[in-house]
Parts: sequence; structure tokens; C-alpha cells
Amino acid sequence: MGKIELVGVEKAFGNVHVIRNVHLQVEDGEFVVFVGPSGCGKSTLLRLIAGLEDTTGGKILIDGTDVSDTPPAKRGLSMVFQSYALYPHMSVRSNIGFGLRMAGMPKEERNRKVEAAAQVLNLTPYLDRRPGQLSGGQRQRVAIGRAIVREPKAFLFDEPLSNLDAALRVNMRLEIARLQDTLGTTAIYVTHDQIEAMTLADKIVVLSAGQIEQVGSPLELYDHPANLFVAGFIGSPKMNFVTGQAAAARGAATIGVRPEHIAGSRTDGEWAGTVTVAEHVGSDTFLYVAVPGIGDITMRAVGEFALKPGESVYLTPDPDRIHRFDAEGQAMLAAR
Ligand SMILES: Nc1ncnc2c1ncn2[C@@H]1O[C@H](COP(=O)(O)OP(=O)(O)OP(=O)(O)O)[C@@H](O)[C@H]1O
Repeated sequence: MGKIELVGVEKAFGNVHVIRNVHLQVEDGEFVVFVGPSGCGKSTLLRLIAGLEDTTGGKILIDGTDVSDTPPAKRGLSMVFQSYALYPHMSVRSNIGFGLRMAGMPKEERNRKVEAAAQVLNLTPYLDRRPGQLSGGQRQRVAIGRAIVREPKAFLFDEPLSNLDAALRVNMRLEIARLQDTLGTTAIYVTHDQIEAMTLADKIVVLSAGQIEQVGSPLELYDHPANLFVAGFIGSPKMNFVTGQAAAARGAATIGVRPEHIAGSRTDGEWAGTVTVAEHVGSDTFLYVAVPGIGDITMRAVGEFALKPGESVYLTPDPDRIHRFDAEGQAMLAAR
């Protein structure tokens, strides 16, 4: 079992309040991702769960037991860091089995566990190599192997892929997803990478300034952001926000519409504007359009609809996909 509950968790460093009144339930087997802007407290929250930092208020429960005062090694959790923290002079086998050896596990049993983990991680051919003879992705798999053999109640990942190049990140992301399917162990994963969050998470926790803004499945957050912060944070390129008359006409202080929910036309539409930048990113083209009286709007252009800077364009937001927000920035019910 690996159920983790945070009840009113607080953390201050001196008089700097970094985590405020966080309530969160992580179910057994769930993959939960913490996202939020730099400095919002993602890593601190993970370190509080790991026991690497002490809380200054509230409680942390693992499987119903209050572990707030339990040292890290006794919490039954395994942490995987972005710096793999491998021992360079030891083989992959010894690195993966190190914690088990320290815990006094007999060699035969240890080897069995190490080999099983190596198999899951496709590391079997490398067991006798040293970390220096491995690629970055393989090293990260060794670090994950070391976490797996301890059979923790939960894995805690702190930006584990941020040292890898783009292609490797994609590979490792798929591997972590596969691993989660195979092992079914609870995982909490900190990242600032939206795609990692959207693809890996059962549940995303969006943090801002030490507080939870919203908790939900990736699609819930994308389709029904609770407030302007989450609406602007989830999705890339960002949701467009419009205030003034266009919002008031829909009974809102602000309306939001994602670039992919705006139709473009050369002849007619709701908002008339001029293309300022056309950005080609492989499969997509994003048009940045200056719309007098509305502001700068980003739209995703599909198919043949590729305009150049200086050309006129008419934009029509999909009425079913317009998000409305009140003066406090809270989402208003119903899409229109
Ligand atoms: N030991 C510390 N002493 C004082 N302040 C700290 C300490 N550790 C973290 N902080 C502060 O707490 C806040 C949250 O930091 P944290 O590392 O948790 O953010 P984060 O969301 O993980 O950011 P990033 O995405 O940049 O890693 C920051 O303002 C940071 O400066």
C-alpha cells in the first residue's frame, strides 16, 4: 500500500512561508505530478513528504500513520533525483543493490532483486559496467533501479529527466509510464515540463506561491481550469485572455480561449486582425495576430491555412470552448 495524505501542511524557512495549508490525498497506485512556476514550492513539498525537510505545521500520513516525525529512511519511500547520485567506482549491479547491502540483505537475495529490476529497466547487459560507461538515460535508469529494489510504498521523483536531452527525455518519459503500468507503485513526480505532466499524471497538482491552485486529471485541468492561473499555466502555447467589451458581452470579466480553439478565415469572422508572426513548429503553425480592440491573439493554423506576417485574418473563437472568468479570476460555470 502507498496512500499519502497531506493535512494542512505548512513550511516556513525563517519568516519566509514557502508552503501554505496544503491538503492533498494521493491514492495507492496513483501517479501524481506537481507542477507550477519556478519557486512555487514543488520540490519543497516533495522533500517534506520524503522527510528531508521538517514541516512547520500540519501532518503527513502514509497509509494512515502520521510520519511527520519519522526520519526519511523509515518512511518506506524512494526518491529519484535529477542528479543521479551514482557511485562512480561501483558497477551498475552494486549501485542498484547498494541500499539492500546496507540493509544487510544476503547476497543471493540481493542479486535476485537487482537482476529483476535490471530486467524491467532493460539494464541486464550493463550490470557489470560502471556509471561512466553508460549514457545519461542509462544512468537515470540505474538510479530508478536503485529505487525499485527497495520496493517502496511510493516513488518520489524530483525532475528526474531535466538533465537529459530532448530525445532522451521522450524515451525516458515513455519508460517511466511503462514502469508505472508494470509496477503500479504510487508515484509523486515534480516537473516544470507540461508535456511530462500531461502524459504521465493520473492527477496533476498545480501549485502557485506555496498553495494548491487546482487538483485534477490532465483533461480536467485543460478543459475546466478553476481559475485564470491554471488556465494560463496548463496548455502550450498559452490560452488567450481577453477583457473589456468582448468579455462583458459574454457576462464575464475575462474570457479565455486556447490557440487550438480559434478558427481562422481570410474573408470573415468575429475578430479582424493582422498577422504579426507566423511560427512553424514542425506539425503546427502558430499565428500571432494583432486584433484592434481585443489584443494580441495566438491561434493554431491547421492544414493549408498558413498566412504570412502583414496579412489580414479573421478569427472566430469556438463558442463552446470559451472559458469565462469573474473579476476575481475564478472560472464561471458553463462554457458560454
Ligand atoms: N533551505 C531553504 N531556505 C530558504 N528558502 C528556501 C530553502 N529552500 C527553498 N527555499 C525557497 O522556497 C521557495 C520554494 O522553493 P522550491 O525549490 O520548493 O521551488 P520549486 O517550485 O521546486 O522551484 P524550481 O522549479 O525552480 O525548482 C523558493 O522561494 C526558495 O527560494
